[in-house]
Amino acid sequence: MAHVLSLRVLLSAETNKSSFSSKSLKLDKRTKTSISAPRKGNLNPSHKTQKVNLEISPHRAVSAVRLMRIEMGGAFADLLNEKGKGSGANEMGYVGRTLGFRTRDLEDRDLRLVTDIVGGTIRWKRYLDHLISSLCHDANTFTRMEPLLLQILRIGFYEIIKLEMPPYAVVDENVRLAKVALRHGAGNMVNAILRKLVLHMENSSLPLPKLEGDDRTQARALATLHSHPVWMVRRWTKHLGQEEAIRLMMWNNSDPSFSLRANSGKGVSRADLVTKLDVLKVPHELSFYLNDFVRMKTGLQMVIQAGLLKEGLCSVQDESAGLVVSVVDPQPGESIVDCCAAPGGKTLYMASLLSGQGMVHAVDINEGRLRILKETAKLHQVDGVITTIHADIRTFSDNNTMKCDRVLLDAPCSGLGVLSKRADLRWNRKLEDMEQLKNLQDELLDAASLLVKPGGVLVYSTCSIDPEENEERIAAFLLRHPDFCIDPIGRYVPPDFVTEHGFYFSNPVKHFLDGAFAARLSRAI
Ligand SMILES: C[S@@+](CC[C@H](N)C(=O)[O-])C[C@H]1O[C@@H](n2cnc3c(N)ncnc32)[C@H](O)[C@@H]1O
Repeated sequence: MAHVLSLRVLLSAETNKSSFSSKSLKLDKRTKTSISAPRKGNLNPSHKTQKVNLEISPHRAVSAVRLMRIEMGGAFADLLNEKGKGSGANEMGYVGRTLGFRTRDLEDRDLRLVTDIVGGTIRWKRYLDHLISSLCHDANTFTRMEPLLLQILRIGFYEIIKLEMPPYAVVDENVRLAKVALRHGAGNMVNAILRKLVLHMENSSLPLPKLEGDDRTQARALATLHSHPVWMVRRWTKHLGQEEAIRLMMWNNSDPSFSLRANSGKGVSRADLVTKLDVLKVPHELSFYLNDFVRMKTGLQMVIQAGLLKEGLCSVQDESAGLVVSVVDPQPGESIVDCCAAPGGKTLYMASLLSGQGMVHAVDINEGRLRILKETAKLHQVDGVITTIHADIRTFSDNNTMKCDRVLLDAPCSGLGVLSKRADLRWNRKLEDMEQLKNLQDELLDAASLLVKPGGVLVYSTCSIDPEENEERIAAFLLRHPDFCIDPIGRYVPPDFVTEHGFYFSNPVKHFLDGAFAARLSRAI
């Protein structure tokens, strides 16, 4: 189970630096329904028998229930599935409990569709809801729509507009799902609204906002057209300009690609990994930037099912995160503190570069995630050079005289650089979070700096593209700590990633990687 967990957390945490707060999925009124105990009156009583309904397409039933779970319960918007626990097989149980019937089991193709539909429907939620509400009979119909009905409509709209599935088949299938899972009238409503959509599609007359008017109006239009929160659009338009902001949103809405890191700590070379991928017929290409990394657009399910992660042969790690480790540049024999280490993506990579000599002290406030790090370190055979410390780095550094060669602070952040992988993050993140995060980042930087020995190096990194969490934090830190100065990172990463101030920045739009930032600071001797 450890590998499943670690994989989930690796993806979500490596990509989601949101762990500064508990998952605060704010529910609107429409979502306050239990999904495991469906409401009486909502469902046809005959469904309580949990029969297998062969007429309902499994991927739609599972997608609808998974979307309900994510929106109501804050479940992960998993980009991955694995057969077994927490996966498709298990999800049929949720379908049974929520809808009152099961469908036939999911095949691999269904599972891929579920991943696609769930991820896409979440990403495109604002856009889809705009269209659904525009095509409803009146405004109240949309605002009062029951949660499951709304999910079924979102799925239908997504399938027709974005997946370009044959429209009338989509209408029929979703109508059937609404009738069986809810009631006859719900099916009629799905039928009417989806048919209106098909007509608009045929006449190229989708009721979408035009990009015109003042800045605010344009931001709202862009937010709908590219399905992002308005505050993000306004922020990016201000920082990047409208054209670049649009490109960024298009990237966030595209299918994410993944990278694998061959686990050299266990003696697995990239060539070994490539051989395995060739056998599995998983299309891949070598990373341009990192020797141990391989990039892939599809086929992650096959890698998982073949057990490559479970056996510790490789890890899922974005190259943008790998390049942060290049900025740290760990050398055999050194002592390193990883201040916010769990679930361990960077710790494990740094440990694998120590060739068995030196130590990475992995500190994290979250005990569960730290446990995952420890288990993965064993699996990857780098546990000999990792010690885990369960602590708040702020109290740890206050009460400890430890001084190390290198200190990495991979800070909790907004995760605005990884929205392509974390489909739901854009809807969970609020503008107010930014202020809170900046204060936390300043405190953590102050704490981390206490652990750097004279002449040592402090690396601050985030998976955010927001200057307030990146350059501005460093500028403020340097004012508070004149004994530190910027060590330009040109020697450690390809020139393309070096900013004018000597920082590392991976720009999704330019590099086709997750967004990430790192500053390397040296402490005076
Ligand atoms: C961005 S994630 C780290 C990802 C990790 N570096 C990796 O590469 O897998 C941020 C981590 O900071 C931890 N964290 C947040 N506040 C902390 C604190 N005050 N002290 C130590 N760890 C903290 C969270 O528990 C979370 O695991």
